[in-house]
Amino acid sequence: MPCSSETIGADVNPLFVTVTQQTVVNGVVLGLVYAILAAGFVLIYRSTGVLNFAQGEIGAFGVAIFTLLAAGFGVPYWPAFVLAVASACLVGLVIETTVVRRLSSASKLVLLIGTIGVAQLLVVARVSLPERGASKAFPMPFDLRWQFGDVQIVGRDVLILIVAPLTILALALFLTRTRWGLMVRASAGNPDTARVFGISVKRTSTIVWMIAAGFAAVTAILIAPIQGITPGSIVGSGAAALGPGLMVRALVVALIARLSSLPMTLVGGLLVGVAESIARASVDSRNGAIVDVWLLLAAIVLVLFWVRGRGGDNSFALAVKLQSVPERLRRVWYVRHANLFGFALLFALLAVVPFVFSSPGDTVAWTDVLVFAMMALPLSMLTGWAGQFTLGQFAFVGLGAGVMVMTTHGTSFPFLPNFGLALPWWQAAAFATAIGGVAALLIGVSALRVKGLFLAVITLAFAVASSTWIFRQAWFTGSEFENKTPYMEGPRLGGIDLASGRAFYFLCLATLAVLVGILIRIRRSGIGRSMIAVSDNEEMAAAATVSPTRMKLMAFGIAGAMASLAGCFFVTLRVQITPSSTFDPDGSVLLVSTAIIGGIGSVAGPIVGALFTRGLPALFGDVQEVQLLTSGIGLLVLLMYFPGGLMQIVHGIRSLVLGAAERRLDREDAEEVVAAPVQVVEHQRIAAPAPDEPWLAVRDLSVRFGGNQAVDRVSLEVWPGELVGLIGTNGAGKSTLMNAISGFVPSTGGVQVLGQDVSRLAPHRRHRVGLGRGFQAARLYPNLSVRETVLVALEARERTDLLTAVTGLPPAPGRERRKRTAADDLIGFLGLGRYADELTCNLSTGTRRIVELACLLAADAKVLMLDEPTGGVAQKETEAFGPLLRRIQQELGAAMVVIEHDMPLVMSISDRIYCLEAGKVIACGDPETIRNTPAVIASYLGTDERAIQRSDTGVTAAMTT
Ligand SMILES: Nc1ncnc2c1ncn2[C@@H]1O[C@H](COP(=O)(O)OP(=O)(O)OP(=O)(O)O)[C@@H](O)[C@H]1O
Repeated sequence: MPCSSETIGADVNPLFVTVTQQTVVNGVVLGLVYAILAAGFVLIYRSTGVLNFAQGEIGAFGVAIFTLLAAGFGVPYWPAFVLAVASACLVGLVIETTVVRRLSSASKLVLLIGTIGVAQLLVVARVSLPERGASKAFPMPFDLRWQFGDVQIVGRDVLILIVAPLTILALALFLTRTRWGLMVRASAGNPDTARVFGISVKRTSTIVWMIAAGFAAVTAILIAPIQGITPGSIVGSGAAALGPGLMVRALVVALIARLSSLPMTLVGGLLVGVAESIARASVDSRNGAIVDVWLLLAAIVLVLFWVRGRGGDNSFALAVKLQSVPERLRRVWYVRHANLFGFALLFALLAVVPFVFSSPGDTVAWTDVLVFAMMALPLSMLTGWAGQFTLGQFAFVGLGAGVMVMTTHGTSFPFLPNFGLALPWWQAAAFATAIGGVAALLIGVSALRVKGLFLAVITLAFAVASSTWIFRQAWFTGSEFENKTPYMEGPRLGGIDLASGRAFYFLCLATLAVLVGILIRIRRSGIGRSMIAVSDNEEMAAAATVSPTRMKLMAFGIAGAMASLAGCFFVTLRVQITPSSTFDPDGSVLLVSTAIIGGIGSVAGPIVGALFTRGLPALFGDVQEVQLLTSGIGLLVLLMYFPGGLMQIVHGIRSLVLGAAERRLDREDAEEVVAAPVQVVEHQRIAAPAPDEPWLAVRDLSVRFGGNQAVDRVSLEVWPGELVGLIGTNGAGKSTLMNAISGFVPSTGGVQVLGQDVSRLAPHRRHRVGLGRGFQAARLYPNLSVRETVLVALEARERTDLLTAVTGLPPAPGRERRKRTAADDLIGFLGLGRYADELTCNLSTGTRRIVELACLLAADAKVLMLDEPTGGVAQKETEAFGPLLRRIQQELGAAMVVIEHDMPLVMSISDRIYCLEAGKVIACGDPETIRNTPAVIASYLGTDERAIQRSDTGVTAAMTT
């Protein structure tokens, strides 16, 4: 815990909030500590977008140097302070130049795990420092004890009250008033633009790491006396310097500051510090850890209502960018069955393990490897596919374990009726799995608003609250007075005892195989594709009628359920556990590291990771070389060479195999041309309403961004079969209008699609009614192939459901077959055959635009909205787009709205045109009318004489063809 009850004047009062002056002063001191810690996180986050897990250890290293100098060598306080801070800055410099730079192009998640490796390296450095002055007290510059009425302030408080605000002020001044500070802010805000202006982003990153490291040392030296650290405990001791509890508090403060504002870290720190101090003084001291539960709730509330929509970059997603096996290569038998062979080999090896290593100790150790693999496995789906980063996975394991023990022993749970039933192992495991899934769903709700780092804060807060409070409750340990759970009985099947060594090993192996099978099925189905789509491009997925909410919650629920199931095996293997210490937050970090070492995002990855981190010690014993390899240092080196994890090696072999298969197929055969189908939209998903009403009707739609009225009371109509152009100068509000119609930005006014009012519907629901949407950047889903991208759009026609996708029961196989045929038809229709198995991130903009059109056809919408469909396309190709758009409109029998800057194109294809200026419609009519409207000429065409001429020639050309 960050503070002892002694720090806070604990007037115990279980019923009322206790606010004494001493409580407030203690809260302020505590709050300042949180604020400076949070400022360190904010600084690194702003410059590198990563949560620096090494922050605490850098600080601890600084404290160790400080105590060595001040207590060991008798250096006076302030010179020792300066030298310690300088040595921490040096550490920051080394970390930045050796680790951060090297991993800068890798995912932020890899960098985050890299900082964990650095932290462990620093522990080694710290414990190897000489133990001089170990028996002395922690050095202080002055020793005082002031009494103001009831309030007592001691030296360490005064030090914090003075130094902490000064440090934050100095940092704020540095960032706002100095040239270096400006450069740091510029490169943090937009590295590419900063580079254009000649700012060296690398150098500024080095400066930030050095400052943050110095900051960590200042913080740690200030808070060390509060934490009760002595020279003897910091040097030569490997104990964690910045516990997860303190980290969560600093992160909640960082949330209040929205991870950007330094003055707000000060305000946030004081808020959290004083609130915690008052809360602790007001509850029974034995129940003080409930503050961690309140922190979790505070973090959830902050994320839902304060930082919502921010931190939305997807840099924490870590899907393996692996090209899918080309469909035609599947004709080669060894390509078709490559995955099966791989897993068969892996499980065959695991099956012989208990016969090769047959001692009871070995069997337990290898069973542990399997259980560990089960725990890490779902992270490939949750983080790798769905892009949801979690630091709370181990808490769900703990939850499953606890529920398992309690249900097998018949203990009652809060809020549930007590049937006094002691369930058999199997039923209890099913119950625990369900509870884990439900709890994960609840935590996952906060994932609906945020991604990346903010989500990490919530899940870490959950992990801390679980280990400090939830796992200590009587309904978890069996009794108010016990920390340990009662003995756990193993499972029996029929008359067979499965609890014994080898039988239990095989039970775990079979369960792991089932979980692997489930994940493979999910990945190959519309569910897995949709998860990746939502993670890659949430708006486009919603436009493809996929519900981002459903996908995220599903990923959380499945991962939580699997973790809890693994918890049942964990506790059965251990027989008895102390949940609060066993399921600590560090375990979750270890699970993420394990999945990353193996290769997060591939199903086999976490198993390979578990074999590395747990299997190597089981194989070679806990010898020093293995310890080094599986520690943070080994992890760091491994990540530097294989940022995609150990599976990168397997993927390399896979490429060789695919290459061999490619050569084997005869060339003629390979370039076989598939005849394009005449019609690709066979059935009409949406029944068209009467032709005498507009299919899209927008009434008085307005969108405001702060003080900017981007769209101002716009009304427009699009009739059946009509193609309407939307033009206007840059920033006129065209894309915002389209986004408001799609439901991606909040707006006022009404939107009707096919006669139905959709103004209050979520984006994916609007698109289900019959809207289709193309986007300006045509980014698509970088981690999906062209075929998979079209398959996601085909979800609009037939939605995949989880149960049949996982079990493979009808109608799933037929549905998947139909979709694959439809996808192939669409790909052939648009001439995309060559790219079908290519990842969309490898395609040219023009080809991506065609893929987008394929998706529109797949979604089978009735009202199509395209935002600059020719943007980024070469002029020569642009000319082909007009007829193509018309063809697609006819194919779908749709109404169409097209934003276009290419005047000849828009004039030639549009039946009517709306012209926007400053968010308002300034003209509406057929192309001829628009071309002759003075307001349009002044606003748009009038800006460039050549544009007018091109527009004329374009229209003339269009009319003559
Ligand atoms: N998310 C946002 N937050 C704040 N302001 C925004 C946002 N999106 C757009 N704007 C502002 O709204 C106005 C309209 O922008 P919009 O992108 O809709 O114009 P546009 O007509 O599509 O321009 P372009 O042709 O360049 O794409 C601009 O002033 C823009 O800066």
